[in-house]
Amino acid sequence: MADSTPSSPGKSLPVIDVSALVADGAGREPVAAQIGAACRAHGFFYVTGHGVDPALVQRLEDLSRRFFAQDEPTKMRWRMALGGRAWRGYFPLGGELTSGRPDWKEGLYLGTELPADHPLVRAGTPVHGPNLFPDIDGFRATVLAYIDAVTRLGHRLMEGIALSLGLPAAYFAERYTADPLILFRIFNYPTQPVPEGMDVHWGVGEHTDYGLLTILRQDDVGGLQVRTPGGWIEAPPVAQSFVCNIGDMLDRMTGGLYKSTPHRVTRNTSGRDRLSFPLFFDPNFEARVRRIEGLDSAATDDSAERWDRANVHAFSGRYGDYLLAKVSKVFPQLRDEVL
Ligand SMILES: O=C(O)CCC(=O)C(=O)O
Ligand SMILES: [Fe+2]
Repeated sequence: MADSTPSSPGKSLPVIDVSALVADGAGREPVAAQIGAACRAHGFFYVTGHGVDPALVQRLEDLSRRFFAQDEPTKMRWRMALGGRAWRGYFPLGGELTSGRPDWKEGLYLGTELPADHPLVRAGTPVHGPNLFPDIDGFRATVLAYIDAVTRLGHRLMEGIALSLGLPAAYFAERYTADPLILFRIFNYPTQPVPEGMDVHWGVGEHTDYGLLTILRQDDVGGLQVRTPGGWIEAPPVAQSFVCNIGDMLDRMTGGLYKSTPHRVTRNTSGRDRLSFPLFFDPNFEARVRRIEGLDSAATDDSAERWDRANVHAFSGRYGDYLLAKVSKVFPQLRDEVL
């Protein structure tokens, strides 16, 4: 297949030092300009100088390795079926589909921790609720501290994105993300081979993300690839960084000026398991997503080129409805139980 080999070894994604943006003072504009250029060119960029404590990230990685090292019956004690509408818990290898095919990964679905008596949870709002934390010492506190730290970074990055579009820094916070929907996943891409006869091609098949901004930590194994107009390129590990990419809602809001760029993860044959930690910084579940006025963009229907053949510009409604329509394709068995 012509498109399955990453080309253009000389091409790489930009690495942006966002410390001035995180400090929230002078010097934000040049950082915002770099983010804007990256969003227009690739929809993907790395951030350094992000202020997230490296010791926290290391702790999360160590605890995650301990979780996945357990046998499957043990991990299934936290299976997603037990998370109900909150959509939380463990899914085993091959348990998640992209474009109808199983991905070669296992993972833990997490998100903002809401108690069972929170009004949104009592009202049965999907993807809101308590997490299913494995009973490993420190796991819960570490995950919650990590979600908190990376969510704070998400707010700063969205301010940078707003400035890069010529909007007030608080544009997104005022309309969509004062109370963002935060979903967080921990994935393990095992190095073990796929059994004979299974229809598995990728760690994660080609897709775009659904919301505003994905902030991803990956370990040092590699395998993430990004589709550019010139072909697929690698997004290799960069020490102490996060990989950021734009989701469908920012594509929708900007009329395609900032594209939600397709990406995928190759099957892991490195000899070591690969861990990745995507945090999805998304509009509030109830937010109605609208086009930003005054941008120089055409909102062209690009559904023919998209992995899901969908026209994001035709979407109108609550972000939650967009998300649920997507998620139910990824976990068909849960859709039947939960929705
Ligand atoms: O594991 C990765 O590097 C990417 C995961 C991803 O694309 C996703 O969860 O949306
Ligand atoms: Fe993704």
